[in-house]
Amino acid sequence: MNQNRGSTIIEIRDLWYTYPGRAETTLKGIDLKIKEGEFVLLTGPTGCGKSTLLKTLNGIIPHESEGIFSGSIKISGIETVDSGQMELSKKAGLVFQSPDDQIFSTTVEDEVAFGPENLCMEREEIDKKVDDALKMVGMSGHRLDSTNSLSGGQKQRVCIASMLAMMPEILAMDEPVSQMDPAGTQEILNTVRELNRKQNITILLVEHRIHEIAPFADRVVIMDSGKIILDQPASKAFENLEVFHRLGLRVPEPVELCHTLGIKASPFSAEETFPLLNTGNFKEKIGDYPASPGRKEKTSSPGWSSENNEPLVSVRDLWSGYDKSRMVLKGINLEIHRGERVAVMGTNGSGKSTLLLNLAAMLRPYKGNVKIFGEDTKTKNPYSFAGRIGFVFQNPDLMLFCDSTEEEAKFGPARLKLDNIEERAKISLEAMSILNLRKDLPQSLSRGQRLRTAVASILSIDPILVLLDEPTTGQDRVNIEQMMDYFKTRGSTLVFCTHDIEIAMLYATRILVMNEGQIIADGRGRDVIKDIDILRKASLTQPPVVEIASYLGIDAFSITELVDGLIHRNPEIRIAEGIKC
Ligand SMILES: Nc1ncnc2c1ncn2[C@@H]1O[C@H](COP(=O)(O)OP(=O)(O)OP(=O)(O)O)[C@@H](O)[C@H]1O
Ligand SMILES: Nc1ncnc2c1ncn2[C@@H]1O[C@H](COP(=O)(O)OP(=O)(O)OP(=O)(O)O)[C@@H](O)[C@H]1O
Repeated sequence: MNQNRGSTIIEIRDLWYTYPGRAETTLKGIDLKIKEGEFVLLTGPTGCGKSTLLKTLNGIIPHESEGIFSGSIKISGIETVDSGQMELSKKAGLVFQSPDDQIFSTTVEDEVAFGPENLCMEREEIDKKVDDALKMVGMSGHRLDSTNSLSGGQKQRVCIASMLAMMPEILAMDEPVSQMDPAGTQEILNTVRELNRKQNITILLVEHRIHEIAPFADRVVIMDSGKIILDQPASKAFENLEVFHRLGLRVPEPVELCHTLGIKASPFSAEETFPLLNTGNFKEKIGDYPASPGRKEKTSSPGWSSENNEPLVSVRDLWSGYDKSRMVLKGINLEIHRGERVAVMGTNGSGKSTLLLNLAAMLRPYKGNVKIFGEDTKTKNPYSFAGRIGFVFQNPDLMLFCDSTEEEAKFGPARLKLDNIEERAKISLEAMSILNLRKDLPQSLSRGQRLRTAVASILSIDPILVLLDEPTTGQDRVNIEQMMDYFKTRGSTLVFCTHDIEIAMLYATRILVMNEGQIIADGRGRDVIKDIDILRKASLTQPPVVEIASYLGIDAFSITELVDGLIHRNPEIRIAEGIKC
C-alpha cells in the first residue's frame, strides 16, 4: 500500500454521459474519489463504460465529443468542463487502448519527444526524457525505428513511454499491456509502480487481466453497465467472488483455488499460496508433499496424430520479413493438421504475427515455402485463398469498414457469392454474443465488441483455416471462453497468437513457442509448460496453478485437475460449494 497518500486528485460526482446517436446512456451516475498517489485497477465486462470513463479525465469527453454530459469531474480541484484540454492533458496523461489511435509520428523518437516538446522543454532535456522513457519500457534499441515497423506489443511500449516522458500527475491507462508478453508486462508494471511510489503519480489502470494487475494495485473498482458496483482495497476485493463470477471476470488462479478449497485467503501468487497450504488442518488433510516446487521434464512431441491426415499447412525452411536485409522468420518448419488448435506464443517482436501473415498468404516467403491446402503460396494469388482462410488482425479496426456489425458479417459471404447470407450473419453474430448490436456502427463499439465483430465477419464465411492474431486481448473471461468453446465444439482448425498461457493451456491442442524468428518448442501445452528455460526465452512464466500443483506433487494443469487430484488423494477433502473452478 502506498503510504504517501495526499489529497483527493480525481473527484467524480454523479457523472452521466450518453454518446451522440445512442439511446442507451453509457455512464450512469458515477461517483468516484481517488487520492493522490493511489494505484487503482478499474475493471468490468466489455462494453461497461471503462474507456468512456477514462476519456472524461483528460477532457476528450465532453470537449471533443458531442452527446449528453452531466455531473462534475474535478482534476486537482479543476472542473474539466471549464478547463482547456491542453491544461488537462498536462495533469492527466492517457495511454490509449489501441496504440494505433495514439501514435501519429513516423519514428519512435519523435513520438516520445512530442509531449516534452509541447511542454517547451530544452532540447537536451527532451533527449534525456526520451532516453529514460524508452529505457523504462525496454525499447532503447528502437529509438530510430519507424513506428510502422513495430509489432503490437512494441507499439504499446512506445505509447507508455510517451506518457512517461511527460510525467503527468495522473496516468490513466486503458489496457496498456494487453498486447505485451507476460515478462514485459511485469517489468513495465514494476516501473509504473515505482513511479507511483517514488513520485506519487496517481495511476488509474483499466484491464481485463485482473490476475496480473491486482498484485500492483491498492484498490480495485468494478464497473457494470455504466455504474460502479464494487470499490474495495485490493486486499479485500477478492473476499467474495460472487461478483467476479457473475460478470465473467478473471480471478487470480491462487485466489480461485483457495476459495475452492475453503481457505479464507486471497493470495495473488503461487509463493503466497505455499504457506497457506502448510497451515495445520489443510496440510493434514492432503498428506505429505515435496517441500519445493519444480519438477522438470523435457518437452515431448506434438499432440496430434498424422494418421490418414494430410497436413492442412506445411511450412518448410521459411525465411520471411518485410525487408530483404532483415529476415524476421529464420528457418521455420511446421505442419498443421485438420482439427488442431495451435497457440503461437513468444516475446513481443519474436515473429508471431509475421508467421500468421505467411499462413494467410499475405506475406510471401523470401526463402523456403508455405503450402496451404497443398498449394504453394508463392505461386498463388492471395485472393485465391479467400473463403478458405479466415484471418483476424491484431488490430481489428483494420478490418471494419461497414455501417453495421450485421453488414460486416454479411460482407464476406456476399463477396464470395455464398448462400444463406442472412442466416450466416445471424449465426456468427450470435456466436460472438453481439446479435443485439447488429445495427450498430462498428466504430461506435467498445474494443472487445469490435474484436468480436471482426471474428464474426470471418465466421460467416465458415473458413477451413482460422487464423486469429491475439483474440484474447481486451476481452473478459466469459467472452474469451465463449469464443474458444465455439471453435473447440466445431472442431475448427485454428492458429492463434496469444500471450495468455492459461487460455493456451485450456484451449490449444498444441503450443508453438517462438524466439527471435524461430520455433523453439512445439508440443502439447502440458509438456511445453514444464520447460522453464523455454518459457523464460519466450518471456512466459508457468501459470500459478501449475506451480502450486508441482509443490503439492500433483500432476495438474488447471484448478479443476488440481482439485480432482487432491480429492483423489484424500476423498474427505471438502470443496466449497458453488465455487466455479
Ligand atoms: N464513439 C462511440 N459512439 C457511440 N457509442 C459508443 C462509442 N464508444 C463507445 N460506445 C458505447 O459505449 C459503451 C461503453 O464502451 P466503452 O468502450 O467505454 O466500454 P469498455 O468497458 O471500455 O469496453 P472494453 O472492455 O471492450 O474496452 C459500449 O456499449 C459502446 O458500444
Ligand atoms: N510492417 C513491418 N515493417 C517492418 N518490420 C516489421 C513490420 N511488422 C513487424 N515488423 C518487425 O518484425 C518483427 C516481428 O514482428 P511481429 O509483429 O511478427 O512480432 P510478434 O511476435 O507478433 O510481436 P507482438 O507480440 O508484439 O505482437 C519485429 O521486430 C517488428 O519490428
